[in-house]
Amino acid sequence: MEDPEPEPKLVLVFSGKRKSGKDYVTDLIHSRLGPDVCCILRLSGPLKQQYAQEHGLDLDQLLGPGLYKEQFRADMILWGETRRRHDPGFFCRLATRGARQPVWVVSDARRLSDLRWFFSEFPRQTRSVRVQSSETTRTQRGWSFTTGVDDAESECGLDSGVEFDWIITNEADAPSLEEQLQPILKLAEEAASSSSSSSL
Ligand SMILES: Nc1ncnc2c1ncn2[C@@H]1O[C@H](COP(=O)(O)OP(=O)(O)OP(=O)(O)O)[C@@H](O)[C@H]1O
Ligand SMILES: C[C@@](O)(CCOP(=O)(O)O)CC(=O)O
Repeated sequence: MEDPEPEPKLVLVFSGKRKSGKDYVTDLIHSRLGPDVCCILRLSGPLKQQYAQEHGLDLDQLLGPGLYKEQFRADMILWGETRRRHDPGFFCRLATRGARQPVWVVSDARRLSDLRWFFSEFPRQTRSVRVQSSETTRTQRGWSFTTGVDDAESECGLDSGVEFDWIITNEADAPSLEEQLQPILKLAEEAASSSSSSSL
């Protein structure tokens, strides 16, 4: 029989609006902690994989930061919501399958059901982090308001009702990301080096 999968010691669940810099910030954490300690899990990963396959699309471009994915975003949201309606944890389970590092960084929570799934599966280990940027900065990074996307649950589902453990302001005139991420990196290093998986 296969060994049961080890539980993570820390699960950092990130959310933020389009072009707030979720990938940028989580990539920075990953590069600081290294691939043995930390993995990045994208809830949109299995969604995009399946969607690309069914629609004959370029998965690498769907996963990247460019404009390509934006032409499919509204339809991908609806497509994913059909699956979530039957099983809200569907993409969370797929995205976490096989993850073995002690620190999991989930880069793209969007809905209360995503957060609830992690808090219910890993109540002691889960922490929530919001990445925020002004609309001006997001626009400079390529964002423009799209009806049906920016006013829908995918973008607004965590606007209220959550007390985030940390809020990271990803702006040129904010304290550096290095500085803002210090407490998170410290907790991650402690969690990774602790011998017990049962407490942080
Ligand atoms: N602090 C930063 N310094 C320089 N470039 C940044 C910074 N934050 C984000 N960017 C750039 O802005 C763009 C959007 O960032 P990113 O892809 O991380 O956002 P996101 O929140 O993951 O967006 P989306 O959900 O729309 O894909 C990327 O090209 C990224 O490299
Ligand atoms: C379809 C969707 O997963 C796209 C996410 O794309 P991205 O994380 O912004 O690259 C958004 C959603 O699930 O609501």
